[in-house]
Amino acid sequence: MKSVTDFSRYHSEGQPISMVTCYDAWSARLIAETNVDAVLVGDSVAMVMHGHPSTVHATTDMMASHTAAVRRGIGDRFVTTDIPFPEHRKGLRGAMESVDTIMKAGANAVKIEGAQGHLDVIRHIVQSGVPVMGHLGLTPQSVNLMGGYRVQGREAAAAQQIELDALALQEAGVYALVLECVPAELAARVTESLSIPTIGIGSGPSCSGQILVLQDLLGMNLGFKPKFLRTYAEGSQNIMHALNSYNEDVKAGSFPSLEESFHYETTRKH
Ligand SMILES: Nc1nc(=O)c2c([nH]1)NC[C@@H]1CN(c3ccc(C(=O)N[C@@H](CCC(=O)O)C(=O)O)cc3)CN21
Ligand SMILES: CC(C)C(=O)C(=O)O
Ligand SMILES: [Mg+2]
Repeated sequence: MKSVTDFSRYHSEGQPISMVTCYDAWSARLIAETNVDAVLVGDSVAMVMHGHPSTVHATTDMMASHTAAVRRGIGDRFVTTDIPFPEHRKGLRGAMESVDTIMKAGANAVKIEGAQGHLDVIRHIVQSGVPVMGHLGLTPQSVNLMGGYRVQGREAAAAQQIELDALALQEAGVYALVLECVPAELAARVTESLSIPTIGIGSGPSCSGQILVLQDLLGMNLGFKPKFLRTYAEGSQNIMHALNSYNEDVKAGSFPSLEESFHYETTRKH
């Protein structure tokens, strides 16, 4: 995908949308060679790449730095970047400063968690010419309020609030909506009720698209295996095996070989 209009086009054509997170130029170059539709510079970067205990530790400068790196590697593919906690709760001016920094770093759009209390901010950002993606259900920036990473919307009242928030976000102008860790039946109902596409993570097969954290799907995130995750590679095992092989070769003196060394021009012929 190259533009925000591709989201509505895929959706109207009934074509599922595949997204992954991307934090750096190296993985961006790899993703750009694949058929994955679009990337998210997620604030999960604070946990996955910086080792913080939650996404609350992401900052606008952190998101901008990773967005710029992704842009250098991803070509013209569509990039959405998370607005980090609590920029969208600082009023229009505070929110716009974060949006400004992130868009100038190279994003095509921003994603904002939640709806209640900042629908006006989301509407203002869209009216400013910046596509906004919504995010409901498990909103990790609220981990301290939720008391952990739990499925959201299991009770009738919570499910109804998510359905109402989804409609309010669509009304505010979001181009797509992430549904994170809600029951599959609720995700299906929300998807059915909207004209914009839903992008699911841990929310079942009825969403209009799916997103996973790149390191999770590559099996590179040691010990992280929630129910919703399917791993498509043995990333950690492969990497650790390669590193141990390298270590062995160095200790055995078998790396580097003479062929992997530079020589005087005269000796190269012999
Ligand atoms: N690397 C990474 N991947 C993610 O998907 C991710 C992050 N980090 N950080 C922010 C949030 C946290 N996420 C999580 C973390 C744990 C569960 C989890 O353990 N879920 C339980 C279900 C618990 C319940 O039943 O309520 C599971 O078994 O899947 C879910 C989402 C998703 N997000
Ligand atoms: C998992 C996606 C939806 C996200 O918000 C992130 O990676 O930060
Ligand atoms: Mg996020």
